[in-house]
Amino acid sequence: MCLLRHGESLWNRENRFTGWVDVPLTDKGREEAIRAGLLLRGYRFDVAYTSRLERAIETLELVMLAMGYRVPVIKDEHLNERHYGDLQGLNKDEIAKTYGEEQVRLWRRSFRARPPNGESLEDTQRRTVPFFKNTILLDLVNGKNVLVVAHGNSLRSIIMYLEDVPEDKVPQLEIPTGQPIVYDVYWDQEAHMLKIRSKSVLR
Ligand SMILES: O=C(O)[C@H](O)COP(=O)(O)O
Repeated sequence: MCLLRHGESLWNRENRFTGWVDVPLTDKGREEAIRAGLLLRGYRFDVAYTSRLERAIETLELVMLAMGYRVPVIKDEHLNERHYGDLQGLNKDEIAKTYGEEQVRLWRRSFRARPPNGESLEDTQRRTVPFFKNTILLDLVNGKNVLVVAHGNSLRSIIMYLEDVPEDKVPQLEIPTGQPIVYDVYWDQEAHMLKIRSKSVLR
């Protein structure tokens, strides 16, 4: 299984909160996506999941182009980025000047802080993990190799579940754009859970 955050988007470059706003990739983001696909050439995927947002969908398209083959694609809004509510569109440094660095850090990196009218990471996880369990996990259990292209916070919430990351360690969990995170996983019949044999970040 591979988890991949989309390439740089326009608002990543402009340092603006993005969330559910559907902004495109930059040229650098497209290059990152192609590079990720080239790094993944030695793997064979059976199915790919992505969000309903253009930056993830385009990243996946470029990855498949660079890998040299297509797989069936499932797009689902459960994998969308965390909804950043009233912060969406605003510059992250400007917001820090208004609300203070600490408040912005909590909104961005804590598990429970909820940006005004938006989702906390916990809220995001309440939609991503059940989706993961109902779809992706079933594919994995059935022996399929799965590629998931999504977003910084939707992937953080899934990785937290997968790797059993405790709440106080979540702020340190950073997911860079365009770097495939490859897991060798297996289903532990006795423990009735997905286990990780190895993890590597392709750069
Ligand atoms: O929605 C966003 O702004 C980005 O995808 C992630 O932002 P963050 O690093 O501020 O959580």
